[in-house]
Amino acid sequence: MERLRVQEHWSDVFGLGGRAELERVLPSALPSVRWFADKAREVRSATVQEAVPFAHGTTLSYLTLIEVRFTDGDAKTYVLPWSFSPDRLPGSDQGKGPSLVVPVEIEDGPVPSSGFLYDALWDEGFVWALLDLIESSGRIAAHGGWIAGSRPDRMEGRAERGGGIGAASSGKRPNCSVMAAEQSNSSVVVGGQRMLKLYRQLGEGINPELEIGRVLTTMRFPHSPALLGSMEYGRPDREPVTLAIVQRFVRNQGDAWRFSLGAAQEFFSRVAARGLSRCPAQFAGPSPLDWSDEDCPDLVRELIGSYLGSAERLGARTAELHVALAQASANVNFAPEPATHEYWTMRYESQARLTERALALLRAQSHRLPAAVREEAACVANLESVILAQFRDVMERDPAAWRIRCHGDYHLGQVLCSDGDFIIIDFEGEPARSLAERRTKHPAMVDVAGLLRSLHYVPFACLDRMRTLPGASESDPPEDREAWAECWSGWASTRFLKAYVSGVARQDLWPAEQEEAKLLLVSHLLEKAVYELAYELNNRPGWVGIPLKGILKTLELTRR
Ligand SMILES: Nc1ncnc2c1ncn2[C@@H]1O[C@H](COP(=O)(O)OP(=O)(O)O)[C@@H](O)[C@H]1O
Ligand SMILES: O=P(O)(O)O[C@H]1O[C@H](CO)[C@@H](O[C@H]2O[C@H](CO)[C@@H](O)[C@H](O)[C@H]2O)[C@H](O)[C@H]1O
Repeated sequence: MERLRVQEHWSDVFGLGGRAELERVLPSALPSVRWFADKAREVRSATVQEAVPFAHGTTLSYLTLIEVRFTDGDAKTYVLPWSFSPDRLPGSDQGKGPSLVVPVEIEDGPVPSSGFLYDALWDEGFVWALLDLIESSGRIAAHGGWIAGSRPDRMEGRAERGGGIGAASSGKRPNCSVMAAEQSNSSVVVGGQRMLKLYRQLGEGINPELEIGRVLTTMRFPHSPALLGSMEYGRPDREPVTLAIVQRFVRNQGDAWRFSLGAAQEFFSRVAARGLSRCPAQFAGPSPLDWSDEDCPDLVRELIGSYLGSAERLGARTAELHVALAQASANVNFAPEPATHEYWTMRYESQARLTERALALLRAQSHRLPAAVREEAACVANLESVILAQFRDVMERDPAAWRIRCHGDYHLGQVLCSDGDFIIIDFEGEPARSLAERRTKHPAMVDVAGLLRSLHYVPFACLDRMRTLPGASESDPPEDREAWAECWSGWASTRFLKAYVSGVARQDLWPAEQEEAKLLLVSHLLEKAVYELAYELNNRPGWVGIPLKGILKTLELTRR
């Protein structure tokens, strides 16, 4: 890691005269951190747009907004908070610690010395400074605007139990711990009660997670974490930009993705323990549109076990979420709107762009794919016109549907298992899309398709894990494993969908006509699977087979 050289004091790099030094080292430092979402692009420059001091104790931290430019495409703004330590980094004694650390050499200070600038989320003093700003609805002046905290629960919604966000008045402050599972953003758990989430990439305007969190908290929706506060960057005559939120920490036993993988593994173990190798045709999962599970063979019920009930509960919770979002109709950004021909045309254009990009990527990478998926890859690569025809069909038929605010990035990893129930988190939408796109209203089927695709991923990801786990012999997957995988996912999907459709029945969120439901579901499932194809090609080529199968299986539904 390159060293920063400063003349007198480490904070010189945040002054207008000293920023060039920080801007020099950032292009090589950024690609190594988890939340930096542009690792595949070449960074041309990183410019400090804002460096806002946060005083705490006898020291300062700085919240910087960095505009990153690339050799191609649009620039992005990232959020980087900094603290300084002359010696030890927080967390280093437990083998943890900040992933962004820049060594600093202080050349002409009273005594030449050195130290480190590091990600200030690891500095409890800084975290409390943020929480105090939010708690007090305070404001700090910045170069081009201001940073302001606010607490929605003061104005509306549920009153908080057990003190404020920062509990500043109570004297003793609980511990802060940075979440190990850093993803697109970074979160700190405060005293096991609250969670501060700092967004790493800034867009123009409010983050949907804050917008949806406010609405669900006001209506006391019980299956998502309560929003406790937020911090925004304001500029004259511009929409405030969300920097961070505070939400209630949900005590949980892991996410529904892990839980479902465990259930699928048990299913495969039961199949193996009974010596079942071939999966009889009548065990194959039904079409996701035949949501009567009366035909589910008893043996399949036994093999899948209690997960069928879990899928049903998840369907019911998803329906409750959509009903709540549709009911927030007094808010113009949430009021349901009918899908017009213009809407379907806009959707088609976006689906066509997505498909062209994903299939071009597939063709370009086909020689590098695992041998086992090459045949399916070649088949899908030739299906562009068939896929586009499916999307075009929806545009031309112009089906009636209500558009509402949705989760937008709904999959099993966005659901926490909490004491036998499910809590839905991360309402940010797909991070790769613009904030305006993520705030667009869609038919609720967008989220349903996301979850159904996730239920299809589970048994295949499980098989992949069982193949690669050391000592896998005990739970060796059965011969006919792909058919068993489809059996698990088909019946779990049926249970999920049945509960979902009955949960939204009175809200008009699901098409009454079976043919229309089928047309829309196929198109939504297909779009999600095409998105996943591009995602896997870019991130996990070993899993490309799962969305490839998803695309082929979905197209097959159109022939039934
Ligand atoms: N309110 C919460 N309570 C408990 N854990 C949470 C909460 N929100 C998120 N998490 C945990 O943090 C992880 C990352 O959160 P998420 O909101 O998905 O972040 P990102 O936007 O970075 O993807 C989740 O997978 C979950 O384990
Ligand atoms: O990081 P995000 O939660 O925003 O979502 C991205 O990564 C997900 C993987 O972590 C990816 O989801 C895909 O894989 C999941 C299993 O790992 C599976 O449950 C989902 O159904 C599947 O889409 C998601 O697509 C991507 O946007």
